[in-house]
Amino acid sequence: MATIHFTKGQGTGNDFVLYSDPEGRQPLTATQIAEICDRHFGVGADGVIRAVRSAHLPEGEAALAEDDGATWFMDYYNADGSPAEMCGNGIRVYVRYLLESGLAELPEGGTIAIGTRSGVRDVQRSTNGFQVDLGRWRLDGGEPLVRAKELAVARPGLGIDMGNPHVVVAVADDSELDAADLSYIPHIEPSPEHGANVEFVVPHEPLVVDGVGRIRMRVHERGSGETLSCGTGAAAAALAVRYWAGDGAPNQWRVEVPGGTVGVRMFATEDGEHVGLSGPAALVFTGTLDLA
Ligand SMILES: N[C@@H](CCC[C@H](N)C(=O)O)C(=O)O
Repeated sequence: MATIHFTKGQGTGNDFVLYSDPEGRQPLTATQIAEICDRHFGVGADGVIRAVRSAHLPEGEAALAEDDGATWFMDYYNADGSPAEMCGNGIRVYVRYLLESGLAELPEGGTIAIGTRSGVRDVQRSTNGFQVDLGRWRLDGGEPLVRAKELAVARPGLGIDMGNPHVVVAVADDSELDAADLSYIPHIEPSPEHGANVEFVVPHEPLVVDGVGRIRMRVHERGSGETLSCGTGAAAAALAVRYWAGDGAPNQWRVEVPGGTVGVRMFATEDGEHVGLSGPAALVFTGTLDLA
């Protein structure tokens, strides 16, 4: 029977099972991933991250070819076993895992490039843990109508591509946000071809303090259900609220999620505007799994 040695990690309560498979010899099936992520019969997690060298994964070829060549690839899967392009909380936890396992080094002030299905992402240390350049973003998918159970009416969302798909929906106030039942997949009309992560947001009152925008968010993640946090979702939510707020809205945001707080920053680069995400990343425990 094959075994894997795993580490459980979390970033603002978005939790992952990580394991190391440098040569790409121990991929898991979707069924195995779903069993591991099951909170009653398995370890319990929002997703599984396999640490594999880019050289040993077909998707890794592009990651190695980019300028800053990413040695390590974040092979990310949702709790239902489906692969995802990117995970903003997961990549911070992944870097913590690489460093603490001795698989990679990150000198103070340095940057580590990580391959993902949405391209190479650069990660640095930050005062609150790690910060990642999530790259370019774009409006995508228009303004579909979204309805979560318990929300009185369907509301217009805003489709945002962060490398993975998001639809952001503004709700009226904190009580409406608290009442939304996100144990059901929110209904989106028209339905996005590849599904979407759906973020429900409420702006704080006042929205901006000391130049920093502040919002509260809950999320239903594609392939994982409601989670305590979603990093790419927090970035999409901040981008949507800035878009709705119009001229003069800040480029720096503090996003409160059920599992804590993350920072989002929009900044100009030679190839267009990028979004940065910062937040904590912790390793919680290790264990061994016997795979049937
Ligand atoms: N929790 C992640 C996003 C994980 C992938 C997502 N569920 C998808 O299918 O796109 C984050 O922190 O960004």
